[in-house]
Amino acid sequence: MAPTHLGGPVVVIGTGLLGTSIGLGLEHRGVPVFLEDPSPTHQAVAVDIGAGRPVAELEADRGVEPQLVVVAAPPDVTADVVERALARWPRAVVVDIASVKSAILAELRGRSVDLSRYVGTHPMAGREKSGPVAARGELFTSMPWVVCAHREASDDAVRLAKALGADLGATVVEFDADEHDEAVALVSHLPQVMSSLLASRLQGTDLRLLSLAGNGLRDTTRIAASDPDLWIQILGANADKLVKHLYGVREDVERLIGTLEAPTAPGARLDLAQLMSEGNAGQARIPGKHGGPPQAFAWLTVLVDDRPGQIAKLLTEIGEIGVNLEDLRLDHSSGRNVGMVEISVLPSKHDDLVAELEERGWRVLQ
Ligand SMILES: NC(=O)C1=CN([C@@H]2O[C@H](COP(=O)(O)OP(=O)(O)OC[C@H]3O[C@@H](n4cnc5c(N)ncnc54)[C@H](O)[C@@H]3O)[C@@H](O)[C@H]2O)C=CC1
Ligand SMILES: O=C(O)C(=O)Cc1ccc(O)cc1
Repeated sequence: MAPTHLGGPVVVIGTGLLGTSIGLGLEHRGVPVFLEDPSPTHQAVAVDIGAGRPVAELEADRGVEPQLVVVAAPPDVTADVVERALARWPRAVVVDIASVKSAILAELRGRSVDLSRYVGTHPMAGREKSGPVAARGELFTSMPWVVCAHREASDDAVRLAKALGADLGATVVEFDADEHDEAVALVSHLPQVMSSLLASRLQGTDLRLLSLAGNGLRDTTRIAASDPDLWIQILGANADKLVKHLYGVREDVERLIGTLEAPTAPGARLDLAQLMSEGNAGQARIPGKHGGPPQAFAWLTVLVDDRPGQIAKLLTEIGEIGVNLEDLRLDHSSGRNVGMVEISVLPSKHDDLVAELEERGWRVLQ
């Protein structure tokens, strides 16, 4: 079947981080977007940064219905907002993007709504920030976008739901709602609670101890900065699936405590080696950035003078060299006026990039 592209108009209800990012991405592709949010400030900011026009402008055009309505509201109110959108635009397809899927589908099944025009979806991309100011039109590029086709959904509705993800540059994957919730309990909700539990240990600690923090702590606690209002809704709606993983974590933590309470006992070192190698084995199973097989990227570090424009210059030159960046981290060497830009690239590009950068006068550490 030929891929569908959206022609619009598309209405986005909820102009926070995700809704505004969707609006920006679609407008960038030339799809007309109309926005609505109960917060006049969020709506105005989304309009101001170019994510679309107020929905009142669409409604002023009598008889014009959106092709697609995207509900990007918090999970708790998503079913209500979907129900209202289906009634308000009786020919439009309505999708939501909430992080949990079974509870919302079950809520909608309990109401008399036209489920043939509804499809649940979930972009597996976001940030630890919320609100329209944090929005990015390219947020979804190459990230998975789950489409949960259910038995009542029409082919047309499923086609438009997939077109939304594809038009935003995401990789569309199909899961049923229950399978989706099973998956996100492991790959999204467990990481969130582990990160929050870890970061909560840092409260009230001596700042002198924290001054030694390196990337290990930053990597493992980044998402602990996520919005509590959103996450209490997500965790509450998928509690039964998440708690099964936490039983496993509890068992492993109890085992580890037992080992560390007697670290010289026979077998203790073997237990620790096993813990580490089990972690290595799990980590190696995480797919590459584009959903492909696990891929080890090669890292290099470039030292840049702490002056405005240096990082932009470096990135421009890497673009000129023709190497695609897979990941980028910035760090400062404390006490010295030097920044460290850590770059990951495909291993096959590493040596050439190092040579080219050195030739252009950059100081590269490998
Ligand atoms: N934050 C993330 O990284 C991701 C979030 N999601 C899902 O996207 C949805 C939106 O999340 P964010 O954009 O992060 O949150 P956000 O807090 O940035 O934005 C939510 C927006 O919904 C509005 N809103 C509140 N009540 C509403 C209602 N009754 N009707 C319409 N709009 C309402 C708020 O005013 C706000 O502008 C959630 O369902 C979340 O589960 C999905 C993938 C990633
Ligand atoms: O910031 C990150 O790395 C995330 O993974 C964000 C995120 C948050 C909630 C979702 O439902 C999906 C993705």
